[in-house]
Amino acid sequence: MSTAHNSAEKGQFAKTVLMPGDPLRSQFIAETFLKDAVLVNNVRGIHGYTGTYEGVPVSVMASGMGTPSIGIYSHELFHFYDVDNIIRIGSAGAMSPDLKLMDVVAAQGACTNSNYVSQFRMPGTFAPIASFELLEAAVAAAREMGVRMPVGNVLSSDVFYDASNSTMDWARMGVLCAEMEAAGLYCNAAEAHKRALALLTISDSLVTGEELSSEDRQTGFTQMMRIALRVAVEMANRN
Ligand SMILES: O=P(O)(O)O[C@H]1O[C@H](CO)[C@@H](O)[C@H]1O
Ligand SMILES: O=c1cc[nH]c(=O)[nH]1
Repeated sequence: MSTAHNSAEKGQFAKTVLMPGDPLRSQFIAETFLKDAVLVNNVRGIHGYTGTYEGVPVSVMASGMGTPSIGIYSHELFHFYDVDNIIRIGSAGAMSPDLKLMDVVAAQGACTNSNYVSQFRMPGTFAPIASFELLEAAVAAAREMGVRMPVGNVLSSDVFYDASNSTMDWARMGVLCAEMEAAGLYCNAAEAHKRALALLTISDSLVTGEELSSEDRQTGFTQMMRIALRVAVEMANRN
């Protein structure tokens, strides 16, 4: 069984999939953290691997950039590959002056300017939120590791280059940072009755203009990766 976007057979993905936007971040995680990692999908160079971490099966596959892209991959993983948990491990631009480069944020909720949500035909505004189980496990893991991890609302924007220059408006409502996929992922998880969480590392600041290099974004986010891996182990141990 394969799809137009995924050449893996059913059963080749673990119950928990870590999902960075960047395929090279996916490869880095597989090579750095997973034992016996096998490439199970590389359609469009998206780099999906399954291996083990602390003896537990874990997969990692990239989402590409933006809601339409994570919408495809997460839909297929939830509906066609029996995946239960997707943990996005992404980068984000800080909108809060309290966030510094390399800080890790957990996206409890994801505001969006995307029209993706409209396909679900709710008679009002759907609030895309993280799975409480995954969020609670991530908070516990971060505490154990001594990592400060603010938890709150983020913005999933359809635009990286914002001609309306309005991204920072969301900061007035306490939105912590901007990225491009969490809301779409949370909607897909809700529709599939599965679990999702987005962990984000601050790669740049819309407040100060500072930014990390593309190399740092590929390989420098190890604290966030370790938190996500601990959540994967915790979820496997609960089953
Ligand atoms: O680093 P990733 O996971 O790709 O996440 C962020 O980086 C990309 C933009 O540079 C968007 O995908 C955004 O959400
Ligand atoms: O979507 C994103 C990702 C990183 N930094 C931003 O400013 N926006």
